[in-house]
Amino acid sequence: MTAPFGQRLAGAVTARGPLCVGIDPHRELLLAWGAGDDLDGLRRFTDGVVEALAGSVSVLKPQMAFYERFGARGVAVLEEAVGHMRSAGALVLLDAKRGDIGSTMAAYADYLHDDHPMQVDAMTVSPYLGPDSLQPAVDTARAHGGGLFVLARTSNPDAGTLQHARVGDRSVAQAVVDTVGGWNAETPAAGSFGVVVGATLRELDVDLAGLGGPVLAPGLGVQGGSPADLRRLFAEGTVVVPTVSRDVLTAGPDPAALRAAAERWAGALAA
Ligand SMILES: O=c1ccn([C@@H]2O[C@H](COP(=O)(O)O)[C@@H](O)[C@H]2O)c(=O)[nH]1
Repeated sequence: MTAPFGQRLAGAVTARGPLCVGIDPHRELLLAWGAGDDLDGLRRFTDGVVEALAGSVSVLKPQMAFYERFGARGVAVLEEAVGHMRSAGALVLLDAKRGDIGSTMAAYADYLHDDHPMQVDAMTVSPYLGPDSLQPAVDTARAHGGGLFVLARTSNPDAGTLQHARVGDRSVAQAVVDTVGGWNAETPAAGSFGVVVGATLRELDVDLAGLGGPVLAPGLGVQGGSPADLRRLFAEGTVVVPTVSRDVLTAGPDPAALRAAAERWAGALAA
């Protein structure tokens, strides 16, 4: 039986540090790597990142959109790479931001199932259809030791347009955080259910005290967020998983340069 994601994440962070590196094969990056904006380039890029980083960072976060660009064969490239990431000891967080009515959500959540050909450790999900719509994913995560990161306060500049809207006496974002906190109620020390909160926020406008799970913090580097922003935004004791994609990936394709870029971020985050 696989240990719950929250425990596995805590172990990985202790052993390897909190940094998550995103695998985002943007067209521009494929070309900059001399890899070509095609299936072969996608494979070379992905394998290059995995070879350089899967043995040292705690979490790798492939961005599904860049694989789906190439159709089923692009997804097959990712499927093969996910196996390599996991056997090298990295946790895999699939960034696909899925969300649908519960019966369909159950099928998306199969990414966390032991029998899935591309089983991952955790995935990002969208709460826009309401908390009940995500319940099947919570159930699958619990049954298979998986984790979920729910979009709460995203890093894009206009995110507040919807996330600041009021539902009763709370913002939508706070309602999301509170819902996720409820899922962690039985395992508050290392919950398997987290939220996404951008490192780009001017101020932390959600209360994370009752979350009991990890915070995935994108928006570092190219989007403007910095390690200092993380320290400013998140109280001591919050389990923050900072994630960086382009700012590390531009260092490739040289594996040593990729590792050095990840180590620079890890060092800056630890400072
Ligand atoms: O609020 C969010 C949620 C997800 N993302 C994703 O993270 C990476 C960020 O890439 P960078 O190159 O480090 O900017 C990307 O895959 C986004 O889709 C986010 O940025 N903000």
